Amino acid sequence: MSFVEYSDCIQDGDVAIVYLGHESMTPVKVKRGAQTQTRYGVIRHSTDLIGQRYGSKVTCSKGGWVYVLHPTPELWTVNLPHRTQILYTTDIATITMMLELKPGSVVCESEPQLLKLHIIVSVSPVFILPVCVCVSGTGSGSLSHAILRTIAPTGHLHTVEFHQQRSEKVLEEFKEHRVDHLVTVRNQDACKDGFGVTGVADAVFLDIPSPWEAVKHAKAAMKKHGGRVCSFSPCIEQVQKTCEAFSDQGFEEINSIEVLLRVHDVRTVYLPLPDFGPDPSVQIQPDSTITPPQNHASIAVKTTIPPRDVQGHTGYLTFATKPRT
Ligand SMILES: C[S@@+](CC[C@H](N)C(=O)[O-])C[C@H]1O[C@@H](n2cnc3c(N)ncnc32)[C@H](O)[C@@H]1O
Repeated sequence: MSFVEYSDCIQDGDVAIVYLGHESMTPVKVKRGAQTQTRYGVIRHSTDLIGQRYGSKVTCSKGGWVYVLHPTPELWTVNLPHRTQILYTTDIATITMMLELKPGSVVCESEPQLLKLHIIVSVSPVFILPVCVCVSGTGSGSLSHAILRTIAPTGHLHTVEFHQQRSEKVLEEFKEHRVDHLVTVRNQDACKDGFGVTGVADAVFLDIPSPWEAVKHAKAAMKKHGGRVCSFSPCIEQVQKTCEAFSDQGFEEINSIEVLLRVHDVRTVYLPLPDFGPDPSVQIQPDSTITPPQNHASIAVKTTIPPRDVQGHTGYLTFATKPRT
């Protein structure tokens, strides 16, 4: 098992996701001889997990069952131990695309006004290039796992976290998830000391309280031929300062967007059938017994209703391009 490669069967040392229900999952470190307690009873790792196929239904000691899933960055995001606020998949998907991290050619266009998102995507045949990404701060590693899966097998992630225990814990997790060969974790202040690399990054991502202080270091870390940068901030005042810093440092195509998820409700609605009157092509005999049209006939139609208000502000994503120098 690795977060960047799929394996068929569960092995000793893997991290598996035990799925108990839609709202209930838990990551489990598989260890020969170990047991995991669930509300459906005990799972014995040696007999119930090791050697079973990922996706199998496993019966627990009380007779209830669970599914055992292969880990993915998306499942990790909803199951990881929180040490900080984290980024979720809606923002992560947009960041991955807008930073052009996917192997192959991805062309993105977004409108320059805040809060509007219009993206045109075209994908050319896939080829794999070495990609180098810098991130600060690492936090709980939610975004990092998605980046690692995207840039594997030839890319590299340089991630900076100034909180020592957080940087140690995330490195431990990268090792357990067998992605540590793709990532360098640095315990330093990105605003004072930068990313520890110069002229190597294709993309830089900032998720820190004062990103504007790290913009000059982001520029220094990026390749001479340019690249993409993104900063995540919950408050609009942070966005304004960051945009100014990008502009001062010569970045172009500066755009801020907010990505909101709208879950549509499926409803059955009844639409009235229009009454166009009698059909003029049909000759009605005076003594005919044709039934007159129903005035209030209607048909049932399935439709979706968007929510009136969309809650769930996470933050603004500000993207910019470093031009070739
Ligand atoms: C909100 S969390 C990042 C969450 C991360 N994007 C994720 O998805 O899990 C912000 C992290 O940045 C770190 N941080 C704040 N300022 C920093 C700085 N100047 N240099 C490095 N790390 C910093 C904090 O310690 C914290 O762990």
